[in-house]
Amino acid sequence: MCTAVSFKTNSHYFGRNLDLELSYGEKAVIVPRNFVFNLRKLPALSEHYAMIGVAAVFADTPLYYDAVNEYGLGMAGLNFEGNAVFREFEPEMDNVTPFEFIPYILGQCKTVAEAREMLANINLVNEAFSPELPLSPLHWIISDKKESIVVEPMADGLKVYDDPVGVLTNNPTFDKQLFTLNNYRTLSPKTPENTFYPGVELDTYSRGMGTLGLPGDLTSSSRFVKAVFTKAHSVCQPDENSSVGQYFHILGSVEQQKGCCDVGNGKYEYTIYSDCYNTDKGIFYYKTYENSQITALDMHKVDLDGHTFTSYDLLETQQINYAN
Ligand SMILES: C[C@H](CCC(=O)NCCS(=O)(=O)O)[C@H]1CC[C@H]2[C@@H]3[C@H](O)C[C@@H]4C[C@H](O)CC[C@]4(C)[C@H]3C[C@H](O)[C@]12C
Repeated sequence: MCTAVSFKTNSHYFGRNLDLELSYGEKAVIVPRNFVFNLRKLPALSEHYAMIGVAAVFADTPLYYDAVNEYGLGMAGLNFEGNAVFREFEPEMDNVTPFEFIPYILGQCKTVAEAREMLANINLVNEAFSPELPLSPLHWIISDKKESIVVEPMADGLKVYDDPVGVLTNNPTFDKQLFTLNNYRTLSPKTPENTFYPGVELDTYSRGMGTLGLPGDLTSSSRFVKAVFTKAHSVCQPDENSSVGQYFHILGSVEQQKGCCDVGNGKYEYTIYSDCYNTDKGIFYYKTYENSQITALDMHKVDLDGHTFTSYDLLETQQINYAN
């Protein structure tokens, strides 16, 4: 399970929890403008926008999970098992493999509006990176400071939804996720009036009674509702430290602790990393399951006109500040 969130204070923030039971050795990777992305079905992308994000690197190729480009466009891939369909090659269309999709969009689009135009001619083609790395059943959220969309590869083509809440998790399809929110329209951060039985004394024995019924389980539809509610009512100072801190608290509302989601063979799905991009500044912040300290990387500190990418291991050792 995974959760991605777009969030605004003085800056725009974008990121996700990556929930899984295994790691592909993912790293933080900065790709400069002149790194050549060789595409399987289209001419190579040899000049493009620079990007920073989390990727597994195989055969000298960054395979991005989530990233942001130098113009503040963000994109993340989340599991969409049982729904995602990648199609046969279509000669009339721009055939992009799923593992090329993030750099293809972020390399060429500055905004969601531009991405939407490009999507109109994209066919996500059913070609895997390698036999060892088969096709991943994903759907994607694409966000800028103005809006978010969700892209779902279905049997009858790519569906593009407006995402008015700026959140994505996993199944079911995005239209159903949005519909589920109807069931929670009475929830509130405020203590509710007794409309259940006016005149009968019903005690407000606890704070937070307006949130009674807000799901707390780990299913993707419950995480969707919880993350949307938490984001919608989030209050924080607009400066960078408060915003980044608050962003991680929003993701924290749906994080997965090891042990709670048994996927068999002694393995548990858990939040491997949480990240938060300041998309205006090109700064990538992250925490890992093992290391609660926030680490930051600024894409503008490397030569963005270079030809080779720079990768950084995610820091996974706990950093404890002993105060005495
Ligand atoms: C599984 C990851 C998404 C996490 C997620 O949504 N979990 C929810 C699981 S569930 O619904 O609750 O079952 C996705 C996100 C990005 C994916 C990776 C990226 O697409 C990059 C390559 C692509 C290759 O085709 C496969 C390996 C891979 C390295 C992918 C492995 C895996 O599918 C990743 C890591």
